[in-house]
Amino acid sequence: MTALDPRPHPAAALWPAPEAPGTLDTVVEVPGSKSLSNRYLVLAALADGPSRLRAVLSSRDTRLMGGALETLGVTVDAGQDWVVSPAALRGHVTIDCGLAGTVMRFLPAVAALADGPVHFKGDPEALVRPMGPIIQALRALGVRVDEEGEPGHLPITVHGRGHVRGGQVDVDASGSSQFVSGLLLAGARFEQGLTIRHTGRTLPSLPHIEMTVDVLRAAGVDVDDSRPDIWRVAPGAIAGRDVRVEPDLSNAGAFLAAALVAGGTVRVPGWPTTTTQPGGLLPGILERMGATTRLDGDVLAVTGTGVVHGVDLDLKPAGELAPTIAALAVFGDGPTRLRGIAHLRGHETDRLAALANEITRLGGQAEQTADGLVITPRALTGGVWRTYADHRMATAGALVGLRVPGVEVEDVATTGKTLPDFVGMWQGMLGTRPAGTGDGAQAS
Ligand SMILES: O=C(O)C1=C[C@@H](OP(=O)(O)O)[C@@H](O)[C@H](O)C1
Ligand SMILES: C=C(OP(=O)(O)O)C(=O)O
Repeated sequence: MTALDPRPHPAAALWPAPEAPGTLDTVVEVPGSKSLSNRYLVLAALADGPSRLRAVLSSRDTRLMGGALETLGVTVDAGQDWVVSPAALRGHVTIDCGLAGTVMRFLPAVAALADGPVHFKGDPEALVRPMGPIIQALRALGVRVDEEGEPGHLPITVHGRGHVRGGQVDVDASGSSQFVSGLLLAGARFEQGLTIRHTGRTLPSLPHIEMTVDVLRAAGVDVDDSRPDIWRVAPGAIAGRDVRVEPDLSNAGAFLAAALVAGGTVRVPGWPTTTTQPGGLLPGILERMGATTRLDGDVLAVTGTGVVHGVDLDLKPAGELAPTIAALAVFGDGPTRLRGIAHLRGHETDRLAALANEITRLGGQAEQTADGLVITPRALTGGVWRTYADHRMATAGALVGLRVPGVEVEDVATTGKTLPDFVGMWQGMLGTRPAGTGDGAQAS
């Protein structure tokens, strides 16, 4: 595959977030799901034959995953479709995780199957994201893992020995569901399979674990998830597949939310009738916040009037929607309380602090709680919206800028983590895409 996208430039480039020119009436095509793309890629690499992945998201996170798998010896031909040919996994290599949670949490268990040490590094912001539970779980399974920085964080080296015995392991996944998903994805290739028991008090992002179970079963793996907080993957082959990736519903969120901020209708085609993506919860959430929604065939239409209702929401199953919902909440007709998302402190940045900071800096009111945020609407003024290398902070800033004149989003290129053409898509939605910039328009 081609070289990895460079890391978004952290320079002080400011993108003047466009104000909504009027009510919206538009269709937005959203590229493939990050979470599904990276799960399919991992399973394709561990499969017993080649896979063809259609409509894969091409973004920094998925190219990091594809690049990492190639480093391990797998062939990833990233064209219109991504064709993946598995191979024996090789060690004595380094994997760059960037800031991708799916790469840093999904690949250590895969690396344990390689024939030598696999070093994992990442962006500076990645070095504070929690890794302890996956390191401890691998050690409990007999895999040597060296921690080379702060304990419980990248960089690490996983000493692959070509095989893992498997069996049973406890993991505290209260900090991230990705600890469970990362062990499950490789578990079928362990000699005894794997039984994972979550020991923490709370478990975020359960739909993402259900997504992992779902893609494993679709690849022929026997998974038992009949007991709460326990998952059993039987040992066995993973089938190479020909699959189409659903659009990324969480990425669709900012565009759909724009209908509530600006008024009018935003339509997203390709909306699945059933899905394990947490973005599947968006229609219900947006309705509570004042939208009407309608699924016409596979086109989700969200219509807003410009009135946004404050809500009390437990976002534990869908924490990655929080920045979008928080940006909407600043325009509410009453306070919004977001609960169940303490683990967002370990996302791309401490998202609770970042959201509270930026809303407050524009004159709004937002306070952190033990497990979330309370946002009390106030009149906002323009200014710089900082993004902390976080793609969803950038899209949240764009939403705020739809109604607040003079919002400038710092480092909007950080959206390349999951949505490289965010600026072009946003301008397209508003009907303000400059002539000649077509698809692929990027902020400078
Ligand atoms: O497995 C996945 O693809 C993801 C799981 C979630 O992680 P957390 O459980 O850490 O929130 C989610 O927020 C992230 O964007 C993607
Ligand atoms: C938390 C997120 O990403 P990651 O996969 O890096 O954890 C996200 O995209 O909101």
